[in-house]
Amino acid sequence: MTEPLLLVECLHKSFGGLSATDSVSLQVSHGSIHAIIGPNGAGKTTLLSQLFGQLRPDSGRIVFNGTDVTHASTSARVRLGMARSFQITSLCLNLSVLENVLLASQLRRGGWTGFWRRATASRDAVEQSETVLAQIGLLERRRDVVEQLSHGEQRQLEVAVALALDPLLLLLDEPLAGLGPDEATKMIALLKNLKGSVSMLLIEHDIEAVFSLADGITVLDFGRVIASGPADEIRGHPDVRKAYLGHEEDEHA
Ligand SMILES: Nc1ncnc2c1ncn2[C@@H]1O[C@H](COP(=O)(O)OP(=O)(O)OP(=O)(O)O)[C@@H](O)[C@H]1O
Repeated sequence: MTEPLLLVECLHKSFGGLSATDSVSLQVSHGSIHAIIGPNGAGKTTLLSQLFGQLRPDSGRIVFNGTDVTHASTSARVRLGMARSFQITSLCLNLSVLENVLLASQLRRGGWTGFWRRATASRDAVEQSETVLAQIGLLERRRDVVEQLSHGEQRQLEVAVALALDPLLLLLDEPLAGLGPDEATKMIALLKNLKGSVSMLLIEHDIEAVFSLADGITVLDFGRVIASGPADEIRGHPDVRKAYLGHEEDEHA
């Protein structure tokens, strides 16, 4: 059997007496989109932060692309091919669209040293950044200062910045949060477009978007996995229908 890109086993994290992540196990296969859903406070963000090395699990194991990263730093995980796009804007608003992507691209190429001297002059870095901007639909805006972009375009740029790290796995924290219907539709199309070139693990509250995007879904409640599997299976799961889709099981009997 092919090894999954991400393997999470029995991950546990408590805050005082509260189990925010309670024995969570899941797998993300190469080339797939996997979604984590669940009500507010279910432990989705806590899980993502442990996967990216920003929070240390109390116990359990995280294996990424064959390497045990349970105790690895965030920067080590980035070097191994993980990137995270944040729900809260983390862009340099007074730099151009291209400069924001170049910053990330430069990190991938060996750190910050000499960025201002070399990165803007490096043809490779500019070409790679422009390819990413084209993928994400922002090439036309590359010279604009970020604060001139709409909220939806800024969210697209956050994804582009994460992609500039050339990840194997992109962790997305509520990619549709705060987007209007048109912007959300655009973001869903962009993420679908990326499928195949990068694997994704996303947290998202918009259930219909999740079902249209995800191959696999893990449902959390009070830190525990209540269901996990292919999207079609999860859509039909009685607990999920009841809790998230507003259907009682017998309504459709
Ligand atoms: N640093 C912390 N200290 C104490 N408790 C925390 C901390 N971070 C999260 N929690 C608690 O852990 C639980 C899970 O929180 P988490 O933010 O992971 O949930 P979530 O599913 O991402 O929620 P939401 O959908 O509202 O973002 C919540 O009860 C939260 O209050």
